[in-house]
Amino acid sequence: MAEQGWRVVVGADDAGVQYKDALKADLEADERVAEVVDVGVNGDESTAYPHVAVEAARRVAAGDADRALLVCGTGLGVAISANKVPGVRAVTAHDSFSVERAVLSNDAQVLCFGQRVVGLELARRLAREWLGYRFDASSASAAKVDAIRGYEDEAAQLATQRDVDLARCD
Ligand SMILES: O=C(CO)[C@H](O)COP(=O)(O)O
Repeated sequence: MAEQGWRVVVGADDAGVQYKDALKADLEADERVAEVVDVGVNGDESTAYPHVAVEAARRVAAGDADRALLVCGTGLGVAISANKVPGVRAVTAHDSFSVERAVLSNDAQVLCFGQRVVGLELARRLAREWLGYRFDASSASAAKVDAIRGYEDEAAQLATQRDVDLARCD
């Protein structure tokens, strides 16, 4: 968390917009939150969930936000999409223990909810709890998160090598 409080991005598709708006209002009223940025959708807009999720995740990866809270119908599509952004760890969690471990075990910066899966009051409670957790880089979980980063680096290196090999073939 930044000294001044969490900087949080919120986003949703049309199946999650009501929850996103309610959670955004909660975040804006929370003294632990310094900034809330809404990447949509708003009103009757209908942008497919991958675009919203990747936009939010890129802001986290770039360091423009600490965390993102994303909502779609199930919470699954936004998580899958956000996880395509290097450096981002996104999870779908609809229970208190998973929300806690998403931060303390996995150092996940992105939490995803399904508006068609979880009740609004539970989602609001889970989002409040989420703000109370901070990953401990000196914990035993840190080496495991580093292992995730290692596989991500390996995949990036393989992709670079493949591009080099393809360029040689041209
Ligand atoms: O839940 C969703 C994706 O995981 C999304 O809100 C709806 O997707 P659809 O079932 O493909 O319309």
